[in-house]
Amino acid sequence: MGMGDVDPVFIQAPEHRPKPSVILAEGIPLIDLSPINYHEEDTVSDPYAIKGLVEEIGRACKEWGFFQVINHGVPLDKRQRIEAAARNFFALSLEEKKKVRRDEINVLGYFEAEHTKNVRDWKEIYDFNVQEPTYIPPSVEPIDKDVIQFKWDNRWPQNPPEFREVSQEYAQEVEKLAHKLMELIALSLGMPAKTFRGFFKHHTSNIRLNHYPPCPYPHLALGLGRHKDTGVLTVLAQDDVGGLEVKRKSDGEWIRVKPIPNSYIINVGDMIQVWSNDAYESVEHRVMVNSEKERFSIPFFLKPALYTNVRPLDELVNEEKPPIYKPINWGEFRTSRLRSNFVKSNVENVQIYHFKVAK
Ligand SMILES: O=C(O)CCC(=O)C(=O)O
Ligand SMILES: [Fe+2]
Repeated sequence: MGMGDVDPVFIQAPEHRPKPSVILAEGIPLIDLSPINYHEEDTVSDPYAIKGLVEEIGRACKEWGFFQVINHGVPLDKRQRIEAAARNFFALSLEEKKKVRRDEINVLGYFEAEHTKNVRDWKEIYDFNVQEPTYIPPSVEPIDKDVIQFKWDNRWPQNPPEFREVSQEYAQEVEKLAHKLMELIALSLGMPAKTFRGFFKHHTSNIRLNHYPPCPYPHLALGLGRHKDTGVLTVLAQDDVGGLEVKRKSDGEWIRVKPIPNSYIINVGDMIQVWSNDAYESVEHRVMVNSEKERFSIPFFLKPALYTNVRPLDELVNEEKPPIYKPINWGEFRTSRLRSNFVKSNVENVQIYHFKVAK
């Protein structure tokens, strides 16, 4: 196949192709986290400022499911180091990268053939888990024997040599930010700040390095097809190229997320939707590619322990608002989603609405 020839595996159905005109207008909310990232010498932060912040977060989660944060407390040099390592790793030969390629048993490492909703994405990725070793088993009960028992061992590449260290150092910092955000989210739902903390003792959070090379037919393919994040919360670093689009809840339009230097894009995942009994919804998003510039992004996906049964929180349900979802075992949910990521298949992968309580 010659350069520029259209490979049908990447082609989106017409209704899912990117539109030539991009709506930049009113973007996702921009939130300043200074009130919680006060300096060490201040003994208490201003409770009034926190109250305003909590309200802002609640509104953003409800209206958009997405927001950007600045003054977030993640040191810029740590971010720059992992960004450089990602760039150097993806610049290696395919042969070299395939030495750490994921397979159907160990799902971590490099992968260049990811499908989203059965269409191939124009990207290559590298995944690692933040907690090592990752706590297994997924359930205290014996689970479905057909379910493949995945291994969760990080596959660190030899090159670039600093890759492992910078990745792990960065992970520590974004993880802290993710927990601070979960406290603000808990407060915004009217619950104690530490409400969610217990679900993450043996967490299965991971970081993904995304590389979207230039694409000769950006009007037909997507870097990443429309999807919702399955985990709890995503903390995403994007570079200055742009391409992420969020489906606006008010009218279903795709809205481009403007790159802001040293900011993070935060979005609610499926598990917050379940815990909050649909108060906060996990929103669809996708990535456009372009024919000139490559793009890099680094999401951190906060995920609970595999044995967690996620169900609407007691504080958020009552007689008028009964639980919308049956309990979802995170280990089983995750496992069945992972399996579907490998292959083009004709069945839809598991979604949280499959767990809805019949009306
Ligand atoms: O590259 C991006 O901006 C978004 C990536 C994303 O949505 C994902 O990896 O789930
Ligand atoms: Fe995503």
